[in-house]
Amino acid sequence: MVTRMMPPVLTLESVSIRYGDRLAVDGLSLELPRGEMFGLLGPNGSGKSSTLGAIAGCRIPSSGTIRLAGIAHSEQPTEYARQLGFVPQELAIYDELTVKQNLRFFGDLFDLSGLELRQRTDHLLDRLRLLDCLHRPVRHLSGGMQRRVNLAVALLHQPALLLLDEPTVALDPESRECLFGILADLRNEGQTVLLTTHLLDEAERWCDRIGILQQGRLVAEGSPAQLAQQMPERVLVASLPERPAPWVEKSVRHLLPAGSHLEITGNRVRLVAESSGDLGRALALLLKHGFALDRIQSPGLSLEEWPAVRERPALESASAGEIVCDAA
Ligand SMILES: Nc1ncnc2c1ncn2[C@@H]1O[C@H](COP(=O)(O)OP(=O)(O)OP(=O)(O)O)[C@@H](O)[C@H]1O
Repeated sequence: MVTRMMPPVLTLESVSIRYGDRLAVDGLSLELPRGEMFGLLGPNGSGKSSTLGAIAGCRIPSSGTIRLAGIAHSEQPTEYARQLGFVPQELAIYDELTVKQNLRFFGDLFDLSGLELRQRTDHLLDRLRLLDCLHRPVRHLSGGMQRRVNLAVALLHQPALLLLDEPTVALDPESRECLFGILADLRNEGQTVLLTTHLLDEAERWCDRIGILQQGRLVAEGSPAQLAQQMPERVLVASLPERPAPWVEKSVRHLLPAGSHLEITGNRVRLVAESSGDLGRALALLLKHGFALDRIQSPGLSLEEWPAVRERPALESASAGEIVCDAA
């Protein structure tokens, strides 16, 4: 539920962050409207944490401006902090305290007390599926629950922006699903969410908009559908009902077009080529050599492959499903 007519909750204008000579973030501009879930993606070292640190007010950008609900951190740091709920990568709660004690402690920091604190706590415990563990020390909870307690703490003071740094790292698939389900519910109620991840699949599934950072620069930005349209179809994933004999696999690898590569993990095959034409030729080769492929998909590129595409704008592009099998 994105309300585009309202002023943006978060605005970054030409933000750069330096560590000595190293330019970690290079002229980043971004606007987040109310009720949007935005995923900032990028491989390790691309500048995600530096960006989040600056938005959280922990790091002063070398240049550019950041405004949260119209407020600049440098002008009104306390009011800025009130607009922000931050869930860092490392847990930022007291693991020897119970869930309830943590919520009380952090509620105090935001001058919440009495009936207001109780109502807010009850609401969050219910929404974040934490009612059963109210009196348990945080250290006795599962990783997923601990992450949800940290989320409850960040939401206590009803911030305009919820900021999460790699919220699903080290979580099992069920806990990831649960956490993103909660974030999606919050977003549907108007909460603005900005999170970092290095998992494209995760961002594509849950985020309204995605920004891809490469070496500190925003190289792509848009809805998952818009980003998919910008990606030439050079990758193909399929499953193998049975693995071909090692000698067949080896000889096929030798025959693949230059720049193509084939990964086989368990019964999953992933084929990456330099162009859609090469992808078609490589696919034809696999079929000719008896690879029985099931459920062929063309899922787009992974983050690691994205810069290679950006650097080769002249690459052939093809629409989804356009895979030509005419090679001999
Ligand atoms: N305190 C620091 N001093 C010097 N260089 C730093 C510092 N923090 C980060 N960097 C450098 O800045 C660049 C961006 O780092 P940053 O941690 O923001 O990236 P990231 O995308 O969050 O990476 P990761 O996913 O590994 O956390 C990297 O080259 C990193 O080595």
